[in-house]
Amino acid sequence: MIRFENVTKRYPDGTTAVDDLSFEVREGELVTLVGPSGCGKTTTMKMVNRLIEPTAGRILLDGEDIARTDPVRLRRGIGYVIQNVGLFPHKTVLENTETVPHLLGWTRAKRRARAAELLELVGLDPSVHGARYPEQLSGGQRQRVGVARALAADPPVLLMDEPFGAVDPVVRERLQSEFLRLQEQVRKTVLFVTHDIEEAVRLGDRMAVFGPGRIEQYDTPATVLGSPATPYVADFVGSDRGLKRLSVTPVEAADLEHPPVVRAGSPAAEAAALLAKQGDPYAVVLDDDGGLRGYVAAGTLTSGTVADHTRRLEAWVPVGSPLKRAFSAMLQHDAGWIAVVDGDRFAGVLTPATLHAALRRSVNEDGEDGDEAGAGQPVAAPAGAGDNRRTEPDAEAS
Ligand SMILES: Nc1ncnc2c1ncn2[C@@H]1O[C@H](COP(=O)(O)OP(=O)(O)OP(=O)(O)O)[C@@H](O)[C@H]1O
Repeated sequence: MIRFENVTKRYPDGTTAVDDLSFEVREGELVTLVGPSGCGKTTTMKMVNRLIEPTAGRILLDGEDIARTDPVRLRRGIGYVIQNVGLFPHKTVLENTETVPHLLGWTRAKRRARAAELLELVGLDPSVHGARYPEQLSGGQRQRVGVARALAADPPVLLMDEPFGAVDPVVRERLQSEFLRLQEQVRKTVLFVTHDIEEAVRLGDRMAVFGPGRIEQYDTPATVLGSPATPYVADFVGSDRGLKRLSVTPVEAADLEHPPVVRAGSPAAEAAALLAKQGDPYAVVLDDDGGLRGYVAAGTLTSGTVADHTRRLEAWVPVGSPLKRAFSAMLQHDAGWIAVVDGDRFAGVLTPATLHAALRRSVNEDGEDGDEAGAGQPVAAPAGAGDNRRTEPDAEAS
């Protein structure tokens, strides 16, 4: 979709900002350009919408050399979001969002409808925020308007230059989550510049790690974190990349443990006998239709049915969620294990020990020694890590 072929940019003062760069971004892919300040990320991005012209090489968009495309026409097919957004201060939120449809000559009714639709898509209520001016919005809301405006004419390509750089970390994380959700719906081809490695890992389908004027590594976040191609990349991604990997390694069925499972309607005594026989401290309780109901602890199953003693689960995660989500749910609920579901079905449980094993597996799959990748260090409290099925899932259980 976007293809850089031996692109070099030398500024008139002799600075080589980008040196013989070649890489390709596939359609519908979100690629993050990450690296320290001054290494050429913004220059690379601005050459795509011809705000900067390369000194040598060419850039193809859908197979066409952009040097042969009229810049104005080119830019109409490319949404552009920058830090601090650059909203027009004298225009309302709706008017700002309509900017490109307006340039394209859409009727007022059509542009209004589109702007309102987009504001909703980015989580703003057009009837509340639409008539406001940018200064009457929070920083996070302004960034959302920036994204809505960039998407207004439904361009196939989005360029985003540190779009969430100016907001505090909490808002930033929320904007990232919202943007990921949005991208699932709109599937744009996105080039996203950031100097924040966490952001690059979280958002990117692939990430291009920049050194001065060139790409040091271009691969999926999991591979970059697990197998940094050069000492420069290893240094840049940092020594805690084993932990960062948690965000990009999914929970898989093979990672799960399988504690005893009992039905809610079964006699409590039957479940107690099962737990005693197997020496397990708890069992997962399912409805008659297989849905996850909760858990029962051994020793509490005195009379009646399993349902009478079932405790609610505070949290569970779907198969395929990042390990980080499972880990933070464990920490949040002070739990020794977390249930994993596959659709409506209970799939098994993840414990700190299996989580660690999953992390190690993902590092090894990249053909790298687990210890060097940082995954050999404990990722969860080692206490009880080898014996987690003996740990209660939350404080309430003890
Ligand atoms: N107009 C210009 N004239 C001369 N040199 C420039 C110009 N614009 C950028 N540069 C230089 O080109 C190099 C790359 O700059 P660029 O803005 O692309 O880096 P970046 O990786 O996006 O940095 P940052 O993260 O700080 O935005 C830097 O050394 C910068 O000083």
